[in-house]
Amino acid sequence: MSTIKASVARKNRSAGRTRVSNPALAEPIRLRGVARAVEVAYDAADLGVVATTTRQSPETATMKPHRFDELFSAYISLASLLCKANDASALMLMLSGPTDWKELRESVDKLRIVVVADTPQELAGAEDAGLATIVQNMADSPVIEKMTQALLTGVAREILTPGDGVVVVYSGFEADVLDSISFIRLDEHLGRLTARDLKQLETSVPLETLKTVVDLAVEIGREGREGKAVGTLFVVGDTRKVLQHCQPAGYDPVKGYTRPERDLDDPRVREAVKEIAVLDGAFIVSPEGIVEKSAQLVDAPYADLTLSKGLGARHWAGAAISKSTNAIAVVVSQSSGTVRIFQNGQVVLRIEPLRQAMKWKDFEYEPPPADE
Ligand SMILES: Nc1ncnc2c1ncn2[C@@H]1O[C@H](COP(=O)(O)OP(=O)(O)OP(=O)(O)O)[C@@H](O)[C@H]1O
Repeated sequence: MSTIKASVARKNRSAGRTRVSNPALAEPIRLRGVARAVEVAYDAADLGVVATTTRQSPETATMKPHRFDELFSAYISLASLLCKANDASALMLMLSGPTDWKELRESVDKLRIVVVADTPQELAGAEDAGLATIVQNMADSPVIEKMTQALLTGVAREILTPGDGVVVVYSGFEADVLDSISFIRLDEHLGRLTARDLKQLETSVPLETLKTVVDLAVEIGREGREGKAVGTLFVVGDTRKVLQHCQPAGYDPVKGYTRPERDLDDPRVREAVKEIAVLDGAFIVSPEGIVEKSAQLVDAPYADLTLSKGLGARHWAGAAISKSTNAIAVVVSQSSGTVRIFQNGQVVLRIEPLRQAMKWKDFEYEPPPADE
């Protein structure tokens, strides 16, 4: 794999891998090669909650309603006990079909309940019963990826806050049967994702340098400077070649400083970078994390590049330099605070400004502007 541009689902997909959770752990234990998915079909009519027709649409054909029986109820009770014990504010259910939403709502006092499924049909009626819903079309993905994506979507849609503890009930062992419960601290989980996803970039830029720059970029996007939003561009790695595409945009504030005085490992240097970020131009960072130059105009060819709609000159410059060299470009958008990481001309990771919630995303592409 030369670049990472697909969703987490594609990267981590592993057929036949089944997982079972230990509620005491933040992340489920992974077991390889355990039981193949067993399909358990319930009679929807028994539930009294689903309107059935004799001819099912493709969406409803795969729907597996969850009977609100003793076992289901026991899992919900256990999960709400676990919420209480851990001060978790939300209970998330990964479902493969509808259940008795009203009964579910009434069986859990005060907790926020979030129900997650692959199609809107599977969650029909849930919102009317006061439940938050997340629909994600990830039927073929392993449950842990679905869960992670659901948590990220929950944060992005402000159903969950990054400081939340969340108890998740899901089918970890057998498909369509709720059999597993996990307790997840969102801030820890989302923080780990940054390191995990960066680790998967196949690049000559050391992970530590990349992580330092990305963390700094996220802080700049989130904090801005003196109440004002700040955008900037970091070009990391392949320094010699990158510098061939650079020219000063104006006065370079790092010029004349010693190497240790430009080392991003030093928190004082990172603070100085936040100040300089308000100026026009890019930071050129070596693989060792030294700021070689700042306030640089980056000029690389745009040919064969496509970018999401609405991204302007800074993002095009980042995309172009990452295509022409082996550098990674980290772009902070002034308008949104979003951090995009470019490799080989494409966005490989997007980090939203709300803490460290990040989202892999399929991007809408459009050709470069005609005058470039
Ligand atoms: N080639 C470049 N190299 C370095 N910096 C650039 C380059 N082009 C633009 N910039 C910087 O980006 C700033 C914003 O430009 P523009 O609004 O077109 O970018 P954008 O991609 O829409 O980013 P933002 O979301 O931050 O507005 C410019 O003021 C300039 O500082």
